[in-house]
Amino acid sequence: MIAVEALAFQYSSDGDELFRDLDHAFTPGKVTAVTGASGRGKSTLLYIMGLMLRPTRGRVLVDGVDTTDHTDTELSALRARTIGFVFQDAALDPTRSLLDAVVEPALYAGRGRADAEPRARELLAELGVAHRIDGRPGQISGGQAQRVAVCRALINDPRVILADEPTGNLDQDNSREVLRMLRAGADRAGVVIATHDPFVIDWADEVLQL
Ligand SMILES: Nc1ncnc2c1ncn2[C@@H]1O[C@H](COP(=O)(O)OP(=O)(O)OP(=O)(O)O)[C@@H](O)[C@H]1O
Repeated sequence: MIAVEALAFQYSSDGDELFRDLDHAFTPGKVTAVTGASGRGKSTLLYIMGLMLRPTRGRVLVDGVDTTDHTDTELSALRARTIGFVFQDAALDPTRSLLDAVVEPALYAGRGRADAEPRARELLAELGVAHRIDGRPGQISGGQAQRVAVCRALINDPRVILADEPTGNLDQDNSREVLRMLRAGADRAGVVIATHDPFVIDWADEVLQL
């Protein structure tokens, strides 16, 4: 799982410093809600934990390994192997099929398409969108797209699942379904959700307030 130590981040040298010496060890098998007022850095923390941004100060440990001196290539490889990321508003590529969207992270992790496709079909079937598997994200609802984004994050059985406002624009039924899938993911992984949603904060096992 991921731990952050003495973490601080600035987007630019004259910008505000976010976090200021944040220390936190996230718990495997648990769902942690990261919350706090708008602009406090919830999304930024997820990007740092997802190894997409490097901290300005402090360090990120993945399963006890300090990532500070990793090259960008090493960070990408570690991310592909260990982390599933659900971007805000699903952020699916509108030009690619749903099946391709779910298979893609497996290819980044060095798996073959033939290896990943059966699991991708299984995940999509669970969602009830299997009949649209060759369709594009524009042909399904926003709620279904968000659930496809969760399938994408689960395809490699990651050790860590990071989800940025996954219930942000969803109605109650879709929110419940997304949370059910993330909770199932927490069987084997730690799940960290950046959120304002009081229902999610209440439902999480742990809360980190920024
Ligand atoms: N790419 C960027 N360049 C410069 N500043 C940025 C960038 N992305 C975010 N910021 C700023 O960094 C701060 C933290 O942003 P972030 O999106 O992480 O906050 P948040 O807590 O997730 O907010 P929200 O709840 O509104 O989504 C904000 O002040 C934001 O304007």
